[in-house]
Amino acid sequence: MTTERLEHRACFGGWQDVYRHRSEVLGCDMSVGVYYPPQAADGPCPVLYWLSGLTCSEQNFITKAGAQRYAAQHGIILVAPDTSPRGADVADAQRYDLGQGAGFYLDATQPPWAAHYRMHEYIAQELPAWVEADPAASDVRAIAGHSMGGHGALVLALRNPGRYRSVSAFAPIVAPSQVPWGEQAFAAYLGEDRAAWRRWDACALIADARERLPLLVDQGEADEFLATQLRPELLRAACAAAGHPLTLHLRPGYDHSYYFIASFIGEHLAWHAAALRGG
Ligand SMILES: N[C@@H](CCC(=O)N[C@@H](CSC=O)C(=O)NCC(=O)O)C(=O)O
Repeated sequence: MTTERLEHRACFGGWQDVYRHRSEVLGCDMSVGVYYPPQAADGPCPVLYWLSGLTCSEQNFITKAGAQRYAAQHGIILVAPDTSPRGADVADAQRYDLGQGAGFYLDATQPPWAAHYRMHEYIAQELPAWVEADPAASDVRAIAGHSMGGHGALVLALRNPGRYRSVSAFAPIVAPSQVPWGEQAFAAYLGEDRAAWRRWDACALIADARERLPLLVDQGEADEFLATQLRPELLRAACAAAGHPLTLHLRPGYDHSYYFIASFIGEHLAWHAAALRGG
C-alpha cells in the first residue's frame, strides 16, 4: 500500500500529520489526518477513529474540533479519514448529501455506487491495518463521529462487537431509515428494499446487538437538523427497549457546528481514555 505524507505540523507536543494512501477496498487514494500525541514516541498508543459528516474531508475535524489538546493529555492517537471515496472515476451526485463527501459509512450494493463506496469495510478493516502497521499505534481502538459520522460510529461499533473499547457521537443520524438524509442515501446505495437498510441503522441494530457497549451522545438543542434528520428520541427509545446503556446529553443553545463539537470534545476524549485504559 503506497503512502505519502502531505502535512507534518508540531501540535501540543506531538504531530498533526495528513497522509494520502492507496485504498484497495475503495479503489482510490484516500486522505487521512493522524495526530500522534507525545506519548507515541515512547511506545504504542491506543487509537480513536473519528468519522466526519456530510461535505467534510479529513480537514474539518483536525482544524476545527480542537481535539489534539486532549489527545495529548490522554496519549491517544486520532485518526480522521475523508468521508467517501474520491476521484474523477468515482460516482458522484450534484448534491451535498449523496456521493463524494457523503459515503454514509456503508458498503453500497447498487450501481454506480457499489464499485467504490465501501466505507464500512475501509473503516473497519483496511484503515486500522494501515494505522497499526506503524509501531506507534496499538490495536486498542475507539470510534466517534459527527452527524453522518455519528451514524457511522454507532453502526461500526454495533456491527463489530469486540472491535472497539468505546463509542461516542455528536448529533448523530440515529435512525437513517426514518429521516430524509438517510432515506435518499440508502435508496441510492442499497436499493429500495428497506429490509436491507436495517443492517445500517443504529436504532434497528440496537435491538439485536450482541455487545452492550455503552453509548455517549451529545446533541445540541438549537441544532437546525434536530427534528428532521437527527431525532435522538428514537435512540433513547431503542436503547430503553433493548436495555442498551446510553448517556445522552442535550445541550441548550448549541447548534450542529464544530463550535458545538469543540465545546464538548474534551469530555468525549476523557470518556474514551477511561475505556481505552481499562481491560
Ligand atoms: N447544507 C449544509 C450541510 C452540510 C453540513 O452541515 N455538514 C456538517 C455535517 S452534517 C451531517 O453529516 C459539517 O460537518 N459540515 C462541515 C463543517 O466544517 O461544519 C452545507 O452544505 O453546508
